[in-house]
Amino acid sequence: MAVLSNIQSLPLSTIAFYALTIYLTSKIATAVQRIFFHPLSRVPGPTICAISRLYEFWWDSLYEHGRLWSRMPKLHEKYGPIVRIGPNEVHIHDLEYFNELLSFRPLNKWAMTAHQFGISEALFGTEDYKHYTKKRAAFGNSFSRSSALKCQDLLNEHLDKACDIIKQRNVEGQTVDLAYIYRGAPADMFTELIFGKQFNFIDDEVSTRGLYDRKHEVLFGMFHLGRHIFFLIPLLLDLLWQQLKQAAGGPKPKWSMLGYLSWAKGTLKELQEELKDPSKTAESRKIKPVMATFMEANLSDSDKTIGALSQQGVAVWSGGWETVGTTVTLGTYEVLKNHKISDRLKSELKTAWPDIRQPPSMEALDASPYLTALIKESLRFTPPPGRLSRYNPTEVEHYKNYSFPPGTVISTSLSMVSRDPSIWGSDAEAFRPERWIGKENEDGKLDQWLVSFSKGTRVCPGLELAWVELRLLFAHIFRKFDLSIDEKANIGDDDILTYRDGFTGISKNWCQRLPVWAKPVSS
Ligand code: HEM
Repeated sequence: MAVLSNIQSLPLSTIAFYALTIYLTSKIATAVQRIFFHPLSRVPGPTICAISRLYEFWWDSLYEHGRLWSRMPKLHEKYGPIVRIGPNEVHIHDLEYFNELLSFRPLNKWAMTAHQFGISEALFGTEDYKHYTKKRAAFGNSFSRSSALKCQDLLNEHLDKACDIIKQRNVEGQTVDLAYIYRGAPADMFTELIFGKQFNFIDDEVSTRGLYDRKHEVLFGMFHLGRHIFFLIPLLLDLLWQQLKQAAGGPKPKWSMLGYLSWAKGTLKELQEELKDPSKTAESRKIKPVMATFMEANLSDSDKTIGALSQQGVAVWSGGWETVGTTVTLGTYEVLKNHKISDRLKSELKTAWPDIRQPPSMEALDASPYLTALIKESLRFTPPPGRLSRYNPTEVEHYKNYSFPPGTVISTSLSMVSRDPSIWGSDAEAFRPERWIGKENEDGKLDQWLVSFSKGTRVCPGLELAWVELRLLFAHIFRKFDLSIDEKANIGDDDILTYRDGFTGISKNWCQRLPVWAKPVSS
């Protein structure tokens, strides 16, 4: 009491001075502890990384958005295979250890990416290994190879509709942006697959583009800021920015991501009701909605609230089209830049799919080596660029002569493996589908390093579906049309290649664009 009354009698400026001194001293003490006495003290890296996460904040949010990933190779060049990139985080680029970290081990995920998107209830955001395994099992065999094959008809239907739009543009003497077609058709297919209803993205180009155009991030860098402060703050700033833009006369999409989220919530409520009355279920449906399978699984009530379910559904939905859209847009751009690739692909597709009035045969597409090589090379160029992070919650982890106490975050990058010259040779940066065929890939020695879907326990659950989508998207577009990039649109690498990390790759100009002239082939 006496101390308190003494403090109260001090002038405000003196109290502020003492408070600041105590604060700074504690910060300095923490910094000294982290640099000299922390279990990661011996790990090389920039000193600023040992003290704080300001380095990441600078490269991902302040200097330019989503660029830390491009610094990682430079840091490894300077410091070696292991670098301390945060007070409690190391990044390791070592192929042997890569396979050990991303194997079938009970490690937790450090789900920073999930927090930044505000989807910590979704599979993607579930940190704890046991909880994750249970949630993943709740999807049953929704994403198995046989289920993926069952989605063919659904995707062919949506792609036929997309092809009609392309034909119509040709009749009107207009170009069409394939980046939008490659998102719109899969997004429609996934809406039906996951929620059991149609949404018709493909009919509205402006609004569909709004889903993957990240230009609005320029000012507030929403996603990366969300890693450092409560994610809703950047989200709200972002909404404010969008409103201001629209008030200033910017385009007004008919719906937005938030609009879709609330639609998804409503649809899930209907689905929940429907499941209570089995006589109604799946009556008029071609395919059982994935979220119906998930709702029927044996999970805790907290995993089945409408909030948790809609995070779950929308996360899988966006995982299903955005990633694939990015990959196939990049692949198409590379094909259209190189006649040799384009001619070889088209001639192979003509053999695999002789009559375009009939749907393509997946067996024949599976057995098309050049198409497969093109997809692998496109995937190699489009892994999620940022780091994947794991931690062992209970045991010490070891790397060479380093030991990391439980809870230490250990990260690695698919993008570094995908361009490592020790695997891909001196032309690792060149887009060359031929590398996947013949001697260079003897005994699948390159296949083992196709890691765009990650590996091990948390390997992308949509891998099989992604392959079906990629084959069909390339097949429909290259078999049915003669294409050339619209020269007037000045499309370049900055519109297509991964430059920023937004979990999926984002181009330097924020939104992938690929306007083409598309002339339908007669047979
Ligand atoms: C080109 C296509 C795709 C690529 C490159 C890709 C890549 C990835 C990667 C790297 C991860 C993170 C895995 C990890 O943390 O280790 C992931 C997770 C995930 N992907 Fe995909 N993916 C693709 C397509 C799909 C599709 C079609 C679906 C739809 C079913 C999907 C659904 C998911 C889900 C739900 C997760 C979260 C799983 C988790 O956190 O463990 N992805 N994906």
